[in-house]
Amino acid sequence: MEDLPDAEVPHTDPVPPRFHTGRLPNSKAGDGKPRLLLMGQRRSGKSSISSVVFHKLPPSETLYLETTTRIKKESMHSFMDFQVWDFPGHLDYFDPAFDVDNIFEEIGALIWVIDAQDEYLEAIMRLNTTILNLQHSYPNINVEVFVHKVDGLSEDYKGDTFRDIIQRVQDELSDHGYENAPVSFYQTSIYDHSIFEAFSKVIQKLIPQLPTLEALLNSLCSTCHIEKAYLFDIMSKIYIATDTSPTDIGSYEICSDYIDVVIDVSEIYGWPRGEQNGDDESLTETGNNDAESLITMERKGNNYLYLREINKYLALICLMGDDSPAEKKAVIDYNVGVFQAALKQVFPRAERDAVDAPAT
Ligand SMILES: Nc1nc2c(ncn2[C@@H]2O[C@H](COP(=O)(O)OP(=O)(O)OP(=O)(O)O)[C@@H](O)[C@H]2O)c(=O)[nH]1
Repeated sequence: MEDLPDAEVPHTDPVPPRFHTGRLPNSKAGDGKPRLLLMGQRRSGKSSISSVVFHKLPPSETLYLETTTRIKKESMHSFMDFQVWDFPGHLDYFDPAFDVDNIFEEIGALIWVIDAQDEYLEAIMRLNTTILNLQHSYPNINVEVFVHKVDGLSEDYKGDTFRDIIQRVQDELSDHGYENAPVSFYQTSIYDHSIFEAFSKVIQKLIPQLPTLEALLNSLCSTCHIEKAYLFDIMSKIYIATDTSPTDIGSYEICSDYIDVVIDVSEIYGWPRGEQNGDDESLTETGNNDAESLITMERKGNNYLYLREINKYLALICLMGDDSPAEKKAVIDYNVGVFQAALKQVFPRAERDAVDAPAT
């Protein structure tokens, strides 16, 4: 992970004409990295979200985060490179002083954070204005609305607030004839797994290979009688794909907790990995050599878990149900090996990086 220079704002150049670039979110034009823009009112929780998900900051320490005064840009290096831009809450991005194209051109998703514990009408008004402005110039941008800080709300109030926010946004959009605008809503909190789940869904929309990944995971699950399989980005604990059987937050939580344990232990006793140790040659081995991959099996409650590192960015975690995977280990290992080889073709970059370039 690397800090990019903060933007000097506002920009005073004349505003160039606005148009949709027609590029895929992760197109290689410009700097080539899809952007996730974090926007919303002051104190809604934008910097906290970015710090907890991408920097492993303990949620309670977000209490001490200072208010963001400039656009904070960070570059994330993982199975795919992307940027996260954290915007100060008070800015009006459509003010002619801003270079709107520079902000929205390479965007993968706009994440709009609404503090559900606070008065949210103004936040919705700004969100609606933003969506309507975007619909003119960039109609394909995914707008992801995080109804955030829901941890402090009762179940009933949480549901009512969520529905109310969706209704208000949808009413405004249909009044302007944009019923089908790509806007999605999530209930999130940094104090549980919901923020990682929401981010997983946001990131998955930016992966053109997602249908292929799902098909590969489906096939792995049916061949090895796996209940549920997740492909995790190890460092952020975002899952980039899962098989198409129904997903419940419980199974995601088990897998995510398990990743934490395994990663903590392997960081103490295992090989160097990831961003902190990007130029270590042994990463090549880890990425390509089955014998060096980490494989664990564990019984958690009624479930056996199977974890295997796929490359330096990704780990496969499978919920095996109450059938011990030890009995079918050979079949699972073989099929996961096939899956790993297929993944190399889907994400050649992850493998190439492990060989060619140090992560920065
Ligand atoms: N209860 C609760 N508090 C949260 C959550 N996320 C963030 N907070 C708190 O909200 C406060 C504001 O968080 P920030 O991340 O600084 O908000 P911001 O949107 O970046 O604020 P600006 O930089 O001023 O735009 C902090 O005290 C966080 O601890 C959450 O999920 N639940």
